[in-house]
Amino acid sequence: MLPSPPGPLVGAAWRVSSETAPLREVLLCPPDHYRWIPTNSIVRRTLAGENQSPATAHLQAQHRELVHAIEQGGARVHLIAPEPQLPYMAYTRDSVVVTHRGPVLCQLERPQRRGEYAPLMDWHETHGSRFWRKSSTGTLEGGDIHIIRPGLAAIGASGGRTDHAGAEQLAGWLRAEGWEVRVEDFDEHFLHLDVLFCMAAEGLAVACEDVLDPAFLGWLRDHGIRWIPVPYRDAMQLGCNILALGEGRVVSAHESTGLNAALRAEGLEVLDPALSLFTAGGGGPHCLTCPLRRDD
Ligand SMILES: NC(=O)NCCC[C@H](N)C(=O)O
Repeated sequence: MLPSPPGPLVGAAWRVSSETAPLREVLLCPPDHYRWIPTNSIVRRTLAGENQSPATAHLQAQHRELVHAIEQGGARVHLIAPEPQLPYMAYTRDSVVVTHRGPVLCQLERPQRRGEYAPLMDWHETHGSRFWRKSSTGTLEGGDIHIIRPGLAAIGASGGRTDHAGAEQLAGWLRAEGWEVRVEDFDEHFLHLDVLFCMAAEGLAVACEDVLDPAFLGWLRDHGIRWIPVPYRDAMQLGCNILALGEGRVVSAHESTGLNAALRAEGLEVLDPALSLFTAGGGGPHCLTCPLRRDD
């Protein structure tokens, strides 16, 4: 079935029909109150080695590099004001995901992050955008949601962050629009599906073959998507966690040297800000960004 045509626009025209279409506007949050707290296996490993969170000035410098890379890639960056009680607000991917019909409010699982819904709702209201849907059962986090292309999506359901109830609710809303949606189980050790898989460009993904179910890889192949393999060790340093800008550009962490070389070998322009302080907390360029508007 073909996806249904776009509905009437309400408020700000935040629309994303594909993770690889040219990115025009994106929401980030400065890391002024960021610190490492033990919410996932990656940051727990970091904290086991270093018990001090990085200095705010260092975090801000890396975050500014990310903002510059995205602007250099042609997108407009909006910044939401960080709140002191929400250290992980910088990972704007997780609390809201923008679809072809507009923003969907997610339902974060970790108590330390649940409050993020409030500033995000206020921000969208201030910018005249109405939520298309609000997650209201189970849990749903944006890092598990992949709008692969118009009419095709994958939602990770590890049970740790996004659970089956939350994933199936969003899947149902998209399926009612004529979309094909795959709900993909994986182990919660890996936090979000975007730690293991991200789109780089139309028809090209990056994927941790060591971990992903062969059935998922087969499903990608059947839908005409090939991938650059990323080894387990690199994936756990957020080596798969990239942001496609469209028009042959991609943002990938400077530290992901092997992947960046492979992306360049594919003919992509790689913008590579240093992001080690954020990847040590469990999130890279994909997690630190919430695309608001991409071209159709
Ligand atoms: N989409 C993502 O993978 N987001 C990263 C979130 C990391 C954050 N430290 C968390 O545990 O929620």
